[in-house]
Amino acid sequence: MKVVSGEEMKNIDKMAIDKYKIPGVVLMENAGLKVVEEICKSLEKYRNKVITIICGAGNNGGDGFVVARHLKNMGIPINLYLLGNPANIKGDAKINYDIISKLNIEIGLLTTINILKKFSEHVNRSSIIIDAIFGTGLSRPVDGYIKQVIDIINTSNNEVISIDIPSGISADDGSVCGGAIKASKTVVFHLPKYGNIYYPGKDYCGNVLIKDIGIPKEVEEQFGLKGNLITPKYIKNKLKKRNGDTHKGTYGKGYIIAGSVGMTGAAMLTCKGALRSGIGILRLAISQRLNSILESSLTEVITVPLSETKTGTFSIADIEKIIKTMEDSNVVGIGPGCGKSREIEDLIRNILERTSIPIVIDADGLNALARRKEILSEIKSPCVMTPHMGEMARLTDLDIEYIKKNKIQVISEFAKKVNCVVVLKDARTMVVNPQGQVFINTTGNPGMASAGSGDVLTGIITGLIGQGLSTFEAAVCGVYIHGKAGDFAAQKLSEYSLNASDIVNEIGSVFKELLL
Ligand SMILES: NC(=O)C1=CN([C@@H]2O[C@H](COP(=O)(O)OP(=O)(O)OC[C@H]3O[C@@H](n4cnc5c(N)ncnc54)[C@H](O)[C@@H]3O)[C@@H](O)[C@H]2O)[C@@H](O)CC1
Ligand SMILES: [K+]
Repeated sequence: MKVVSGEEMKNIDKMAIDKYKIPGVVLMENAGLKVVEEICKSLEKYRNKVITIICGAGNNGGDGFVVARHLKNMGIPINLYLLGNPANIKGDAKINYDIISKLNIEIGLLTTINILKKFSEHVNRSSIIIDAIFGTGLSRPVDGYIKQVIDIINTSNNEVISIDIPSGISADDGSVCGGAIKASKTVVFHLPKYGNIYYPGKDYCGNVLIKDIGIPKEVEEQFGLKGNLITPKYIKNKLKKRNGDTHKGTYGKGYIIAGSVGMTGAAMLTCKGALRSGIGILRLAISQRLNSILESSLTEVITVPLSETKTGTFSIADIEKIIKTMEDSNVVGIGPGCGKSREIEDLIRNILERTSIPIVIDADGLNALARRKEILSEIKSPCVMTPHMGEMARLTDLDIEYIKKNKIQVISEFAKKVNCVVVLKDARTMVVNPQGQVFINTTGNPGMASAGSGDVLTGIITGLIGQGLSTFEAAVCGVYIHGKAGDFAAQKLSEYSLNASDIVNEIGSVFKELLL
């Protein structure tokens, strides 16, 4: 499913109206009716049926007028408020405002401070509040009087249904612009907006319900929209049921370079992530001192013990052994827990110069690239990089705040420049390919923000590439599976108690569900 910015949605609406000749007022009517449907579902549980609707002067407010008219027709008692100047209401919203004005409905003008007391009483005496103040047209931070209105709604403890997006949330990045409505549910039209998906916007939306309002699918297809939500359907399409007539070689040979003294767990978790994702054969290059630990704990892995530096990190001295033992692999995963040293940088440079095997680079692998940026242009392999915000900042020399504000642009430019698939790990992890396609993941939870979680993801993506998925497909499937496994683990243990090993333990349940 596509995800759009406010501007993209406006263009889709405009094309549906101008080129496909669907009158805007029809779309608005459909939008209002979809909200009424949701109100009716909620209203069943209240004895007091009074509903308060607050409309802005734009088209979001227009949707609110449609809702008011239908509720009135249904005999449901309403309070209707306009937060804005009636003289500013135009187009389809004006048509609906004019209809409302002819009906026996009182419209409270929320333009003077005196009315706030009455408004507050109405809000507190209502069952449900309908937020039709601002939608995708929010153009500046809310302040002063409007903020007071939002605060009254938020402190009322009522059920709040937002139309399209909670008023005050940016449709483009989910940020709170001065203040925002905290909704119980949000009825979203046609496609989710980034603000319905990204945090903190998502937390303000409550339950997100995406509703068709009659815009033909082919309209959006004409815009080359870059944003996609990762859906189970996409993942199911990529994961094939296994044929009976196969052997371990069918499912790939992976090669992991991870861990160092003090970071044994990183190697372990990466390997377990790959094994649970179905890789046929897995080798682990590991420093000599750690070999016996890993041999005893990773029963299924073939270890390649290597010489090490004084501090127990990989040494460049054994580069030929690495290249030789790596040769027949069809995927390499490098970086988790490798430590920061000049030798790691040299090791990565050598590997990237001399191999064209698909490679997943994470953690200290990325830190090495950030310190030696000239290596970035030498990557010959199909490659996935899995930075978190801090690593992304180091790789691009941009500050984290700037990246957060311009996520899609920054990652897309970087992915194109280095010709790699980039997985930006965040509360909403995003996968971008050099062609600029963006896939946003919605599985996962805050319990996964703990040490080792990223190592498991590197393992999963490595495991999937080993089994024949492209780097992009493996990254998209990998982030979904990883998040879903985290969600299953959190259901069992709580977000507080979730550890990276618990994610590993739930990978199997995710595959079971996907392959049903
Ligand atoms: N034909 C269409 O375009 C359709 C639009 N729809 C609705 O229309 C919405 C978008 O409508 P609009 O583009 O008119 O925009 P909005 O209704 O979201 O808001 C625009 C109005 O709010 C004012 N405004 C923006 N930020 C403000 C702030 N911080 N403080 C005070 N005033 C502020 C603007 O000056 C303008 O008057 C969608 O979210 C959706 O709910 C739906 O009815 C479906 C059809
Ligand atoms: K709204």
